[in-house]
This record gives sequence, structure tokens and C-alpha cells, in this order.
Amino acid sequence: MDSLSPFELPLVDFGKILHGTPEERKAAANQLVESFTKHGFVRLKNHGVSKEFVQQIWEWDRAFFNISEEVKMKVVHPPSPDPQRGWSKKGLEMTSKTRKENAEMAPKDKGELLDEKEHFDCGPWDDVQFPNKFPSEEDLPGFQTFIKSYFDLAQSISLDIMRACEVGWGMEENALVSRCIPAASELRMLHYPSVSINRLKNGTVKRAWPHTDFGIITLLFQDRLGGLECEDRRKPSTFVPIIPNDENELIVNTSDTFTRWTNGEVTGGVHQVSVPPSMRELELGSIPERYSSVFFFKAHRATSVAPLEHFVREKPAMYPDITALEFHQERTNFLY
Ligand SMILES: O=C(O)CCC(=O)C(=O)O
Ligand SMILES: [Fe+2]
Repeated sequence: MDSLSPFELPLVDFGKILHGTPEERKAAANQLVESFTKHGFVRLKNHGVSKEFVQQIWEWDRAFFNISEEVKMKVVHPPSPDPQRGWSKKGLEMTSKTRKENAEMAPKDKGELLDEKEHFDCGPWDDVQFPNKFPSEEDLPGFQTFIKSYFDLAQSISLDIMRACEVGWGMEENALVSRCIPAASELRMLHYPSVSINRLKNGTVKRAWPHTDFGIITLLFQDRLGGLECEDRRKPSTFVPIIPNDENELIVNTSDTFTRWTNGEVTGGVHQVSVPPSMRELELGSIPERYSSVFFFKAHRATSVAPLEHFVREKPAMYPDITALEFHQERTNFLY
């Protein structure tokens, strides 16, 4: 199965983008946009999130999913096209529904294609349109404070990535950044419970089915177990593992809004979560639980997701002029 052999995604030194000379900055920005265009993915080092901070992500990830079902129910997310807030139970979100290829490849008459995962989502702090749902300080002291600092950090790194894309593509300063303020991003803490090999063999259950995300880019940390796989574009619809060599490595994938803005030049990185690479041969038993965390960096809600002028010079605009919120709601509708 050579389609499963890992290939090295480019690793960009983000420190060069943040603190390098103009030449270093330009060279790193070029590498970044090239990897986005070629793979829909890139790995970053020296991105400004410390090892200690990543460890705290795992501590809070575990802390949230270890609270009782009764407490989680107080912040439960009901299925709706609106941005997700609070706890999404296992079985609620169905990534399989976002791509027709999943249904085509699925076993017939065996029922819905399910994701074996639960998650907690939150949006910007000052969001009055779609307010956050947090466990109370009594139920989970310190959680909200940590998540706020994490959200702010991830938003700030994402804006730096947008600045780097402007440099890489030779766009006007702020051409991308101005479309992302005020923030409409979402932070997600994920838990994949331990699951039996038997259940995964049935063909209707995966940790996450192949999908693209809806925002501009997604930042992702995964724990040492692994399981995240990206599409190998040399052989479409085959996937290669992104090996979790270093928990501090920040994985970034391009998402659907970028496809629209760039008029198809950068397409969303298709990904799934599968059996960890070291456990592929297991015939019996279970794979252990897994934690990960993603930040869906989004355009501000009223901005258009139609192709940007910079990308319609050579071919006409391929996507309609709708707002980021309309686009988000259209895509989220497919998830349930
Ligand atoms: O857990 C992961 O590694 C990926 C999660 C993901 O793709 C998502 O929530 O959209
Ligand atoms: Fe995703």
C-alpha cells in the first residue's frame, strides 16, 4: 500500500516570517504559499506557541471531556446551520456529508456514515450574534480563561499567516487581513474516544471522514498518537499520515473560503482522521483515545467570499458573491 507511505510536507520556519530580514521573510512566505497551492497543507515551526502552552491545550482538552455528561449537557450544541457553540456529542457532526465522494465509496445499506468523536467549539469573545456556551466557573474553573488566551493567540498567528500570504502572492498590504477583522473564527477542542477495531471495520465509522474545512485556513495540533491524514494529491482520494513527530509542530491546512478568494488557485486540503499509523495491522482490540485541537480561521461575517480581484486576472470569477456567513451556513447545513 504505497499510497499510505508518509511524504514530507514542507516545514516552514515561521520565525523567519515574524522576525527575519525582508529577504528571509519573502523566501519563507514564498515557501508557505507554494505549499498551500501544491498540497493544501504546510507544517510550521517557531510559530510562537510554546511547548508548555501545547501541554496546557492537552490538559484542558482532557479536563473538559472528563467532566460529567450532566455538566456537558448544560452547554450542549443543537444541530443548526449557525456556528457551533459548546459541546457537540458523538454522532452529531457528520463530516461524511460534506463530500459526495464519501457516499459513493461507502458500503450500501449499512446506514449513516458516522464520526467517532466529540468536540467543544467556541467563537470570538464579544460575539453577541452567536454567543459562546461555557461551563460555569464552578463546573470547570479556569477553562474559559485558558480558552480565551488560546483563541487570541491562534487568531494572531492566523493574521500573521495572512500577512505572509500577501507577501508571497505580491498582494497589497492588508488585502487579506482587512477581510478577517473583526474575528469570526472558531476554536475546537476534540476528543476521539477509544474505539474497537471491529467497529471501524464495518465501513460506516471513521474518526473523521475525508472533508475540507469551511474557513480560510485551519491551524491544528495533534497529540502523539496521530491519525490525521491528508490527501496525497499525486493520487487523488488516497491519504497519507501526517506523522506526529513533534507535538509542537503546527499543521495548517487551506480551507474552502481560500478556494473562493483565490478563484480556485488554492484548493482546500482534504483530510481525514484514521487508525494511527503504528496500529494499521491490528486485527483485534481497540485503538486508544486521541486528543487534538483545531482553530478554524474565518473571514469576518459580512465580507464577500467571491474571488478577489488579484485572482481574476486570468480567468473569470468561478464563485458567487455571497457573504462569509451565508457561505458558512450553507456548508454547515450539510454536517447534520
Ligand atoms: O483531529 C484532527 O486531527 C482533525 C480534526 C478536523 O479535521 C476537524 O475537526 O475539522
Ligand atoms: Fe477538518
